[in-house]
This record gives sequence, structure tokens and C-alpha cells, in this order.
Amino acid sequence: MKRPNSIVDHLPGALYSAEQVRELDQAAITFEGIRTFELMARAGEAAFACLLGRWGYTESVCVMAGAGNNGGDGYVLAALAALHGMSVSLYTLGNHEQVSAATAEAAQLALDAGVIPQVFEGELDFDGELIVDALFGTGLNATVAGVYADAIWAINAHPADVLSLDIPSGLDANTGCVLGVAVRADMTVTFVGTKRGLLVADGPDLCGEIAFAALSTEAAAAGRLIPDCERISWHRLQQLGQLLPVRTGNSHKGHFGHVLVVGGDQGMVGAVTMAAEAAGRTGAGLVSCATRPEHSVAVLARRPEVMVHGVSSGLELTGLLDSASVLAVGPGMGQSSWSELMLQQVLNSEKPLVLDADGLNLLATPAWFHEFSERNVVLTPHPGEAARLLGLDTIEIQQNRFVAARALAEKYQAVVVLKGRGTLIARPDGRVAVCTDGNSGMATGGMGDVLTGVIAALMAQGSDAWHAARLGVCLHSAAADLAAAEGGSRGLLATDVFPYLRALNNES
Ligand SMILES: NC(=O)C1=CN([C@@H]2O[C@H](COP(=O)(O)OP(=O)(O)OC[C@H]3O[C@@H](n4cnc5c(N)ncnc54)[C@H](OP(=O)(O)O)[C@@H]3O)[C@@H](O)[C@H]2O)[C@H](O)CC1
Ligand SMILES: [K+]
Repeated sequence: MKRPNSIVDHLPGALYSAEQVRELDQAAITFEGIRTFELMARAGEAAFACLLGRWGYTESVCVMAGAGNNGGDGYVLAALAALHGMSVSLYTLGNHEQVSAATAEAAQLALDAGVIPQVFEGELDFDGELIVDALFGTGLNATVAGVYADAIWAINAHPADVLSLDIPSGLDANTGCVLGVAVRADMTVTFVGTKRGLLVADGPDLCGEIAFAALSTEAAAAGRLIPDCERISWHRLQQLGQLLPVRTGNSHKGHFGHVLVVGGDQGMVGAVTMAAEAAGRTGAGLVSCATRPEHSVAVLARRPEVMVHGVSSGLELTGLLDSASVLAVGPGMGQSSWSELMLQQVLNSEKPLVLDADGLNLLATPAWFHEFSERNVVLTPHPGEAARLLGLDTIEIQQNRFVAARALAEKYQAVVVLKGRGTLIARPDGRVAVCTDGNSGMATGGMGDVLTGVIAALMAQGSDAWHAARLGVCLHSAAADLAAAEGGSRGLLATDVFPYLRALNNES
């Protein structure tokens, strides 16, 4: 099935922080016994190869070089472009009298190749077809302002294509947040290790196509030594598909588990209906739903396959919990006394659990705090719910999603899915996975209810919380990508993903 092509297929699976990449850089220099300039030269060469690969021979190129080693990469590329007969303009920003030895050597290379640097003073006087962004890389350490901001605005306003070296300047390498203003690139070539910020928050929109250059096998070897608790990797469905539960001919519905969806307080029956249908479309053998008694007809009207139980007391729910293999709790659950009766029984149970929406909002209140250490549990907060669970505000969550996801997994001793651009899946031991599938059309009511049902169905078919969460997020997002590719992301509705969910569940 044709899937939107991805910017990440060829990237290595590991994602690094800026600090970790600096350690890998140092490992390369130490274990290969080379100078920093050698690594910089390799970076410039790799970047120039990407330029030729994407744009071919380019008549005129403009390099914008900052005063750090990212600028040094830019000088090397400028020299190579000039040596290939291209017309090269080079603007410098910052004090280039006090650059590192490596950058000074790279600057000399550019001079020797006939490139005459000019100080950028606010005007980008260039009418060529390609700008190379070598302003900031992993050394960005403050909000971009002044002449640097002018330069980035000028780059973004210019009609030329943009190649960013290592990371689009202005983008935080660790969080994917924009520090003031950032370059919007058509291509980013990242060195030594893929930075986390490229694949989350604003990163995916600003990077354009992402190319990767390892520069050193010693650096790659050092990356493999990073301990699990600091390990972050990215995934998309194409890699995780083999985790889909296998079906043999000699199967019956009992083999595929029984999901019980609990929720649907007054006026919110749609949420439980979508979660229940999602569980069925993801292959659960049986799907039941415990909701307000007055909602039973509405659920059955949409999905007669679902066994619906109108429950008014915790006692009525207890019997249903015993017969289920996985609980999917929270869709449309509300925070009424009825909701609390339901949640109390759910927390008293030991059954595997996916907890979402108002189930999380109740859990976030001090009286309801609960640790899940001995239980197969997935919490699926969006940033607002995550903020409540951590006692922070949403902006703080979004400013460092990796920190927030890890903190939640640690606090609740559960697998946590932090939804948003570059959904994160964290586990209590510190490991984090980034899902690179997904699109902006998913920011629509009901998508979370569907995800809850998807993850619960995978757990009902035998996946543990970590596998079900990673696979479920990628499955859900890949289905939304297919739905968006067909009809557009604007106006995408949660139930539009169902036919794609079923199809992806049956891809080998
Ligand atoms: N480390 C290596 O061996 C290699 C690195 N490579 C490339 O180098 C960059 C990292 O280089 P670095 O010098 O650490 O920093 P940057 O070039 O990213 O930053 C530029 C300088 O700008 C200053 N800075 C930071 N933030 C701001 C801001 N908001 N406004 C103005 N100026 C800012 C900062 O100076 P400070 O004195 O403020 O620290 C930086 O020095 C890496 O990304 C790679 O591209 C090679 O590729 C391989 C070898
Ligand atoms: K850059």
C-alpha cells in the first residue's frame, strides 16, 4: 500500500542530544587520532555531496556562516563549491576574528579557493538559487536575536532553496522548539548522530528532507555504548510491522483477547464507541463496553458487534472486569461521581490497562495518585493532561517533551505515550521511542479515543505495554497518514482512519 514517503527511512535508529553528539565528536577525534578540522572537513564534504545529490551543479550558492564550528562546516562547503566552479557568496555573522582553530583553517580554505567573505549587515544581496545555512548547529544556547534573527528572516523570505548544516539554525537540537526564529530548510544534513529535535515539535516542519552523515565509525561505536536509560530511538510502522500479532487459520476469538472499554459519561458516548470500534478494527477477539445505561442503544446502533453493559455502580463493573483481558479506560469518562466509581474499580483490578483522557485527569488529582509498577499499563496523555499529571503547565511540557515523558513514566511506573508532533513513548527505565508517522490532521476530537482502542487491542493479542504502545502509536499514525494522503489532513475525522487501520493490520 502506497504510503507517504518518509523523511527518515534512511536515518539510523538512535537519536541523540546535542551533548551526546559532542561526546561522539570527541570520541571520533580521540580514537581516530584526528584534529577537529578533519571532522569538520568531512562534514563540509558530506554536505557538499548532499548539495550535488539534491540540486546538482548549482551556478550560484550563498553560504551564511556563524562564528562557531557550524560556520566552519559552511566555510569547507564554500571552498568545495568554488573549486567546482560555482559562484559562491559568503556572509559571516559574529566575530570571525575569534573562531576556533578548526574554523580558522576552514576559513583559510575558502579564501584560498577565492571566496571573499563579507559581513552580513542586515541585507542579503543574493539572487542565486541556493542558500546554505551554517549559522548555528548544536551550539545554539539562547534565543536568536539581533543580526542573527535578521539573517534568518532574510533566508526564510528569500526565494532560493535552503540547505541547513547539522540542524536548521534557531531550532533547539534537544527539544525541537524554535528559539525565537529558525530557518525553514528544504534539506538538512545532520552529522555524526541524528539530533532528537529534528524529529519532534517544530523539527519535522523545519528540516525538510533529512540526510545523515556519520563522519566516523569511531563515533558510531561510541554511540552504541550509551546506556539504555539514556537511549532514545525513532520508529515508524514500516519497521515495527513485524510486531503485529500473527494469526493462524486454526484460531478462534478467544485467542485475540477481550477488550473492555470503560467510559462514556453523559453526552460522551461517541468516545467509547470509537475506542470500541478501534479495538475491533485492530483485531481484538471480543470488545465490550461499560457505559452509562442510557448509552447502550447508541453504541449498538453504530457497532452491533460490541457487547454493551449499562453500569451504574462499581459493583456492576467488577464482574465485567473479571471477564476482560485488557481494560481501555477514560474515553468520554467525565469526572462525575459515576466516573469515580468506575475508576476506583479499575485501579483495584490487576488487569492490563490503557488509561486515557478523563481517567488521567482524575488520576492527576492528589487523592487519586496511583503507581502501576507491577501492572502492564499504558497512559496516553496529550500535553494538557501531561501537565496536570506532573503539576506543570502545558508550555513547560512542550518545551521539553523528552523530559516530560520520562518524568511521567518514572512517576507512575507505567509506559507513557505523550501525544503531539513526534509522539513519544517512554518507559520507566528511561528508554524513549519517537514515532515519526503522523500529520497535523490528527489534532481532532476522537483521535485519542481511537488510539486507546488500538493499543488495548494489541495488548489483548499478547503484546506487552511497551510493544503495544510503540506499535499502536505507529499503526494509528500511519493509518491517519494514509487517510490524509487520500483526502487531505484538514477535515480528517477520527473515524476516517478505520478502513486504513484494518488494512495496515493485515499488511505482512
Ligand atoms: N564538535 C565537533 O567536533 C564538530 C562540530 N561540527 C559542527 O559544529 C557545530 C557545533 O559547533 P559549536 O561551535 O559548538 O557551536 P555552533 O557553531 O552551533 O554555534 C555557533 C556559535 O554561536 C554562539 N551562539 C549560540 N547561540 C547563540 C545565539 N542565540 N545568538 C548568538 N550567538 C549564539 C555560540 O557562542 P557562545 O560564545 O555564545 O557559546 C557558538 O559558538 C555542530 O553543529 C556541527 O555543525 C562539525 O560538523 C563536526 C565536528
Ligand atoms: K545550521
